[in-house]
Amino acid sequence: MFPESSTGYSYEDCQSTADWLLSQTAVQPLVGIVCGSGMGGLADGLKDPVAFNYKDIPNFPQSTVHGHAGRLVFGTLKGIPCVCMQGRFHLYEGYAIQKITMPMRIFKILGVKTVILTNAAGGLNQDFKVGDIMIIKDHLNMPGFAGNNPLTGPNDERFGLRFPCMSDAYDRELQQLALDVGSELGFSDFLREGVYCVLGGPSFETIAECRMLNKLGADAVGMSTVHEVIVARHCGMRVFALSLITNKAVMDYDSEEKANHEEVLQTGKHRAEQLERLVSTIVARLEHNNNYA
Ligand SMILES: O=P(O)(O)O[C@@H]1C[C@H](O)[C@@H](CO)O1
Ligand code: HPA
Repeated sequence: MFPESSTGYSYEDCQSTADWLLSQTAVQPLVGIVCGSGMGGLADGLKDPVAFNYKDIPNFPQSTVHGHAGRLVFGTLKGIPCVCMQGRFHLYEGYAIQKITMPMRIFKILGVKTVILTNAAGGLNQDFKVGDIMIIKDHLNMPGFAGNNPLTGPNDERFGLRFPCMSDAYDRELQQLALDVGSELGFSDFLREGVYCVLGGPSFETIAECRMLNKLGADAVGMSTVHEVIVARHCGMRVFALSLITNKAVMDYDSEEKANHEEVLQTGKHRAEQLERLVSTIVARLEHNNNYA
């Protein structure tokens, strides 16, 4: 059941995209950041930015979702060279799973060591509130259960092993660093840890689905990140990921609440400043410990 070659990119395709980018900017990024829905402001914090519209980058897919600008921004965050995706790709946009994850391989070839991913997610854990930031400690890959995994197809050993381990997908030292930084910044009241579950979207979940996912151990549900994490880990980058709980998943038939994308973007705006401080302080600490970057 291997995909046709048109669904993915070869090592040489990724190399030529990375070479093109490196020929246009002097920044050699050590950290790659992916902005979730409504969190594109993370990229605005980069100093001396050099930005490329996705449409101008050879081989790059295009962003089609409101709240995902579709720009790749290079620059420095607290002195650390970074590259930031202001907009990511989702399965529901109709791209093959190998395409939506291709930027992780570009990051790797560019020299990125640590990837920081953010997303908007619905809170399943009843203790979570809208506006909480959840440090992802593990995931449930629902499309993966159905055979839709970004590593499906021939394996190129130049990227990584045929059967990569995922029990250490989310770097534990970076999770601890985030907790420490969050506490120093006074964010402990809204900083949580939990398991993120990815679904294909674009429809939001039914009540029965939310109840089921919560029983299975998921604390938050969304439509991204996990595929990128798998590809980033496959090629040996360290991964740290955060969910912003933008809405409470509806778990009760008496509830009047309805999940909607506008609420997701609104919550992103409310927490934007704290999210940016958390991420930039984590990045700054990577500098002080070469194990992190
Ligand atoms: O890119 P993320 O995962 O932050 O986007 C979430 C999932 C859907 O794309 C959208 C739903 O509002 O936000
Ligand atoms: N479900 C799925 N994806 C989401 C949600 C949600 O409730 N909120 C933000 N992204």
